[in-house]
Amino acid sequence: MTRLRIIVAGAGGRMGVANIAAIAAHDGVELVGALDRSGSAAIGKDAGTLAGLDALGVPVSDDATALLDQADAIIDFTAPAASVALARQAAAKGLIHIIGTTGCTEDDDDAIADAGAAGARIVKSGNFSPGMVALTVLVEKAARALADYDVEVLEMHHNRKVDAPSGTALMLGEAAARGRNISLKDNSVRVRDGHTGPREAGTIGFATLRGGNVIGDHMVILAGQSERIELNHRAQDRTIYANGAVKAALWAAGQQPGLYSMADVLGLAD
Ligand SMILES: NC(=O)C1=CN([C@@H]2O[C@H](COP(=O)(O)OP(=O)(O)OC[C@H]3O[C@@H](n4cnc5c(N)ncnc54)[C@H](OP(=O)(O)O)[C@@H]3O)[C@@H](O)[C@H]2O)C=CC1
Ligand SMILES: O=C(O)C1=N[C@H](C(=O)O)C[C@H](O)C1
Repeated sequence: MTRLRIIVAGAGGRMGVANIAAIAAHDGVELVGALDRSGSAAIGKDAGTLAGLDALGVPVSDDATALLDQADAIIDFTAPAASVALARQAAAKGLIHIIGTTGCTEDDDDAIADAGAAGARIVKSGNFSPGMVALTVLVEKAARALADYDVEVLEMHHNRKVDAPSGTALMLGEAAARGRNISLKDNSVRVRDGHTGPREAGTIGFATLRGGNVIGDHMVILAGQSERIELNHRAQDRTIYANGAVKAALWAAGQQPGLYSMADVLGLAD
């Protein structure tokens, strides 16, 4: 059977090494290239060694154009500008592009959708853990059933994380907003400080904590009169995201060009 040829972008990063290890551990896929930013300390190192495995004979490079010609798919957990640039290259070459990068602006997301329309098969998700995607389904249902409860989304991550709220917190907020038939953009409260006045009914609040090496904790609270429901997810290992990304790449191989979510991959989309 032909194996899906995958390039890992951001190979020297926390998720990069997890993605390299997940590809090495899966049947049906092979690592054919590893990319990182020009000037990164990872350039020239063997991808397997970086991931704590035996050497794979795949040196980390900063030359995306040369590597993409030998690949079917890119697994990309990097930074918004890098993901937009790679999406455009994936569209030009008809590649699968799995995007885990968070912190994208609306313009970034529009550019990524355009790349899907122009020939890339993109799966983008703020969280590739199947457990988290299942949680978004529960949050949507709970927000619909408890229509007058206050919804708050709380997240905690390690002290190296650069974007807030997390991509996952925003996914959970979107799920609650879908349950209420409202737009998250028009109803979210991302920051509270000073004399805020009472909580405005119907809004979806966010709280962000950062510290230590926390991989990713998320809680959605639905607070009513005399009771509070707390829906929790705690990531214990980045393998959950990396395995999800490999699963998404294999799934995308059977799809038409376009922009898909992890809910599509798992058959949980509406
Ligand atoms: N969707 C999901 O399931 C998950 C998403 N994430 C997201 O993935 C992203 C990466 O997270 P994490 O691995 O912790 O971060 P890291 O900072 O550890 O890794 C990011 C990597 O991308 C590299 N990079 C930056 N710019 C470029 C570029 N232009 N071209 C190629 N590589 C580049 C960085 O290089 P350098 O260090 O040299 O700058 C680094 O190696 C974040 O947006 C995070 O929120 C994380 C976990 C799960
Ligand atoms: O940066 C991280 O680490 C993570 N980022 C994603 C996010 O922003 O939600 C996913 C996960 O929570 C870890």
